[in-house]
Amino acid sequence: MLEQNLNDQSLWIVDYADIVLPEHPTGHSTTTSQVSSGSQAATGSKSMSKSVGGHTHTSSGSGNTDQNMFHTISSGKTVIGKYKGNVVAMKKIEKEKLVVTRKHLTEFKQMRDLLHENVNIFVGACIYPPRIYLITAFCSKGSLQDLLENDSINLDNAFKMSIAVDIAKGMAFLHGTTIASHGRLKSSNCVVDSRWVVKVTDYGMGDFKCDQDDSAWESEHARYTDMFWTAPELLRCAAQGNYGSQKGDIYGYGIILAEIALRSGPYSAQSVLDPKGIIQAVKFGQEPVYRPFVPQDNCPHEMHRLMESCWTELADRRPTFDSILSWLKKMNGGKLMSVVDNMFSMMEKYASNLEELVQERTSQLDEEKRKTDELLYRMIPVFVANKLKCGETIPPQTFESVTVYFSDIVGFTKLAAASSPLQVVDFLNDLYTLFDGVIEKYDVYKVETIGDAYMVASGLPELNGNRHVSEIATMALELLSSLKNFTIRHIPKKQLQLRCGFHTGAVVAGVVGLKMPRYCLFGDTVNTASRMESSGLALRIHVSWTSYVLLLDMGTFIMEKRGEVTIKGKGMVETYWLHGRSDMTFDLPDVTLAAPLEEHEFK
Ligand SMILES: Nc1nc2c(ncn2[C@@H]2O[C@H](COP(=O)(O)OP(=O)(O)OP(=O)(O)O)[C@@H](O)[C@H]2O)c(=O)[nH]1
Ligand SMILES: [Mg+2]
Repeated sequence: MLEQNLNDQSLWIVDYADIVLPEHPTGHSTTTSQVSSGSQAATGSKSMSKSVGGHTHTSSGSGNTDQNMFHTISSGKTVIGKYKGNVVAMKKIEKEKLVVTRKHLTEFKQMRDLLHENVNIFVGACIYPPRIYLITAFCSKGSLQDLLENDSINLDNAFKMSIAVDIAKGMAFLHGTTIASHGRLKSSNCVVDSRWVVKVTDYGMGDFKCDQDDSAWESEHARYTDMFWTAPELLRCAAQGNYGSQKGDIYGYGIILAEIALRSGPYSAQSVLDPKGIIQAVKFGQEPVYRPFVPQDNCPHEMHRLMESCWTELADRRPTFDSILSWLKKMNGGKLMSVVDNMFSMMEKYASNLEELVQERTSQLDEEKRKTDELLYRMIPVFVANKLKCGETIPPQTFESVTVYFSDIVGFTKLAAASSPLQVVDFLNDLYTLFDGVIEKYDVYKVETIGDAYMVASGLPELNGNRHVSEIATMALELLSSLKNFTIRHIPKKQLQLRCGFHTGAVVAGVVGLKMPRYCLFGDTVNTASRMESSGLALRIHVSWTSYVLLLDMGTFIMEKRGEVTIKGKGMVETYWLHGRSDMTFDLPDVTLAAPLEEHEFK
């Protein structure tokens, strides 16, 4: 069975002719059989333009489309192609001839069997010289090295922690497989997919990769720079070759942690030595050992300790990836968050913050709306206000029977002349505040105040049968009674001389004006009601005959005939004084305190 599996090359062999390379810079889309597009890889020169150790590097790995992908990998021995509809990274193996051995077959099988979120998928291999390629899934955001050097990407501590977690998870998995160690763990061999998941790549296939043409290195500088992640014991022992060791991987991981903290090559801050000098210093291994310098400010103290423990000189003292994961978990408040988890939690936080914000803003808006509505409803009736808000017009409406009340202050003109404007405003404000408090208890609608005149109606805008007259009558009694507790601030000893009158009849109500619309009442009833007030006496309630008849029916109101009074435009009419109610619980002001007739102005 195993034998059959090993020999089933269809599982991993890739025909180079089946790979489509993205648009060539000259504009031709080509298959590999005719291209020079793989030529960079074919020549196999390892570019020195990478920034390992603080030097520039030209590959950029974000936001790739098929069109520009070819240009995104301009370093190393990797090119991009499309295989069976998927974008793949094709790593050139520098060999002139290749004999596929049983060991290679075993390696291919190992590679195909691996499945972990943080381990890049192995797709297969092209094995016919000179086109020998190892093919892996393409991760669109480039290598970790690309990511760290891209200044336009903001990496906060949580993000950095997630990168460290992703790599450690992938490596812990690899160490538990038959592949056992990576051998070339470095930031260019950690790639970032479109969902920001970091995956280790270029692992395994140690035998297949070995004995490559070493002349491919563009320069000595590049060759030594590539060794920054190699543990000192491996530098000293060339025989470890492409397999590396688990403790060697931990060393490489420590160097990656330094890169993450620095966001640049591991030795970028140590410019005294060139890459060759750095490798020699690391290889030397004497105390104090030569390692990347990471300023304390660049990362949390615990992370510092972790990287130092990873690159400890004595390999046996280095932690395992499992213990690194527990370490990271502790540092992260008991959670192992991957970049994706982190982003989700950030998005969730953001979303719930947004929800809270929206809720807060909505309730602020509701509150403001409530306040403006309240203000509006004080100025015009609710139903009128609502119609006006909807842009509807309000046709005038006839009310067959309503009671209209007027009051004013006898001697107001004199009083106002003897007071400062501010005192008058204070006085009227106090008075109307008192009145507004009283009328709230009744089914009445305050129409308006004009100077010292106060106008109230009942039976509109909502009909209330015949109740309007008793509502107004009782309200008038209570308004009069409220004067007993009222003092004019600047003349406290003076009795306020309120004169009230009301009349019942038909009115037309309508909204007038566009700029400051007002709900107004029109008709003879309004005039008569006003005359009832202006022909009345201070501290008394003057009632028309129509209102009197209705009140009489109710039986509780105490009234007295005043006699015949001349009302302008009406001639002689019979009117009444309202003195109280049989069930009245409040006292009225003493009428002997009323202003003498000569102080009255009659209209
Ligand atoms: N976007 C993207 N870029 C990749 C991928 N794999 C490799 N690369 C890029 O190709 C560059 C060169 O990769 P390689 O040819 O493997 O060279 P290397 O990683 O420096 O060295 P070795 O793997 O040790 O040979 C990397 O630095 C990345 O920028 C991938 O899956 N996606
Ligand atoms: Mg690589």
